[in-house]
Amino acid sequence: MEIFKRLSWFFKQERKAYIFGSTLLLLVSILSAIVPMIVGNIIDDLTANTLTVQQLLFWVFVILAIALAQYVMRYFWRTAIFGTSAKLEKILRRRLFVHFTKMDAVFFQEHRTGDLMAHATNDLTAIRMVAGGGILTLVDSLSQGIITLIIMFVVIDWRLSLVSILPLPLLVVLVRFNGSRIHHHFRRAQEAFSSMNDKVQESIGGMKVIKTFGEEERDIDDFKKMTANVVDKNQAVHFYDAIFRPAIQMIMGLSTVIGIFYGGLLVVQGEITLGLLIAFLNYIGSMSWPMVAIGRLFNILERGSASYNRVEELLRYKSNIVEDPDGINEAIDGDIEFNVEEFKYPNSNQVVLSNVHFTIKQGETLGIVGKTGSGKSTIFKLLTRDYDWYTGNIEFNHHNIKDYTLNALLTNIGYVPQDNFLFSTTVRENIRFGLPEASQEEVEAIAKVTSVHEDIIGFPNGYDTLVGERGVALSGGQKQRISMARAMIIDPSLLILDDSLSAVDAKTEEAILGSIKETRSNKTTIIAAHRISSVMHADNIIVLEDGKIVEQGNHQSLIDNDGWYKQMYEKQQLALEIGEEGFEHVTI
Ligand SMILES: Nc1ncnc2c1ncn2[C@@H]1O[C@H](COP(=O)(O)OP(=O)(O)OP(=O)(O)O)[C@@H](O)[C@H]1O
Repeated sequence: MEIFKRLSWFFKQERKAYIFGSTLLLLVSILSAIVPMIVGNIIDDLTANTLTVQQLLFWVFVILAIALAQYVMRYFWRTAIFGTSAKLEKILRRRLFVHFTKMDAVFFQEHRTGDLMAHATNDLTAIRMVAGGGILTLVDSLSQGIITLIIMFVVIDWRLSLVSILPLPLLVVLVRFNGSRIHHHFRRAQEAFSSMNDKVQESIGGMKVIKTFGEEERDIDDFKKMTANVVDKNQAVHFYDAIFRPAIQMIMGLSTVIGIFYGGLLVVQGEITLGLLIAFLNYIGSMSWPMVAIGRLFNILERGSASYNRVEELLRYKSNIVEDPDGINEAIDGDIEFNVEEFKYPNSNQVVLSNVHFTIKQGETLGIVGKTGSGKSTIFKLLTRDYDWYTGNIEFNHHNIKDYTLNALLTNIGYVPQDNFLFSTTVRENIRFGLPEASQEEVEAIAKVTSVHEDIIGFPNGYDTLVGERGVALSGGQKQRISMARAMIIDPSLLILDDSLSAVDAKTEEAILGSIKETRSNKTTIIAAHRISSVMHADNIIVLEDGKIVEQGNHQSLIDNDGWYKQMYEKQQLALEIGEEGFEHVTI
């Protein structure tokens, strides 16, 4: 019942619909209680031989009218109660989604996608059931139960009623015994379902790898085990459900037997009429719904409450990235001062960046090279405030980046991530994602800058071609160039290319870098790459090794330095002369 209290904010907000629906439910219960009395009356009149055809027709008409009225009322209470409960699901789903969009990298690292999907589907459905089926069973079982008991005790015979309902408290014991078990197993079933969701997602995402390694059989086996686990866990829920429901029928049967025996004696002794006994047996029968409803209500509330706990727990999660609500909220242009003494990822002891200091004057280009895992992407994660807890200080236009609102900071940064995520929509919408009002001309102009326009017009539907999961398959290089166009269309003050040219050939790379230089005069660019040719024209280049800057300077000074940079440059030049294939083997 406590879940009703926790959802009271919603019931208050929607009280009109709930009052309307509950009133109709009450009226339906009253009408239902009238029918057995009518049947009892007809039987008494029949046994007394006093029933005329006219009277019979009248009663038949009354019963039909009751059925019709119930039909109409049932229609309205359903739309009032179930329709309103769907609103609760909508509100919570929106809250959850907005919350997800505000979460930091740690949140998504700690919560598996499958879990989050299960919360956004199963859990919200279970909560909606409280506001729909839960309210229905509560109001209906109470109104029908109380009305029926009143008629049985007051109108028919209190002694008969008291004896007949003696087995009913057993139901309460049964409900208490079963409830916690169902709750426990439901939780486990939910967890198993989440894991299975994760598995499906991972397998589909990694299908290519699975096939390349010929591991389909093992993957199918793993999946079979997980589905078997889901079935097992759900069977436990159904097992306790299955104990519960037939037990209700048995207890109700016991009440009916007592009613027939004791009621039969009372009829023989002339204490009640046969019609009243038949009406009474009808009422005992109609007590079964309130009892079943109690069991169902209990389950609905248990499940809803567990789900609400999980959803609230998610909603309580506070992003570690704290935004200053009064932060600077304006376009940012200016120098970048990056001074990080030390940074470790959460839950890790490895120092990933150590004494990384560099300055980028507005309009300059910084190149970052270094072996894989040397910390290049981490620098970008700090610049875009994925992580805040480092010792040191990062400034953009002479203000700490934490002094800006997240929106101001991020809308001034065009970031092309390493994994080139594209949305399942058209090429055009992907490119103008950050500037939805951009015209076709603007979209084409930026696609030309990133040398992808020619590719796009060669697609079956040009800029209207669908990409992503349901669209055409793009090459890695095409994805990279579309992602670059998406980042550049907003003309950001700072453009970050995180290994964004790795899948394009040397000639295209040169063309793209040339166009970027041309179109981005007075704007800052950072390019992280494995290929020296991607960064060699930068104003300043840093070489990272294990999170430390080991060399720094422009191309010529780094060549003069005769260190790792020069070695890599020469190796890559040599490979270029041999041909592109040889090149692959000497990228960093
Ligand atoms: N979320 C994370 N949690 C813990 N450690 C991480 C996380 N992300 C990266 N690391 C570690 O931080 C180090 C630097 O990683 P980073 O991605 O910055 O390297 P990189 O130079 O960009 O590599 P690459 O060239 O392969 O992209 C690596 O040792 C990596 O294992």
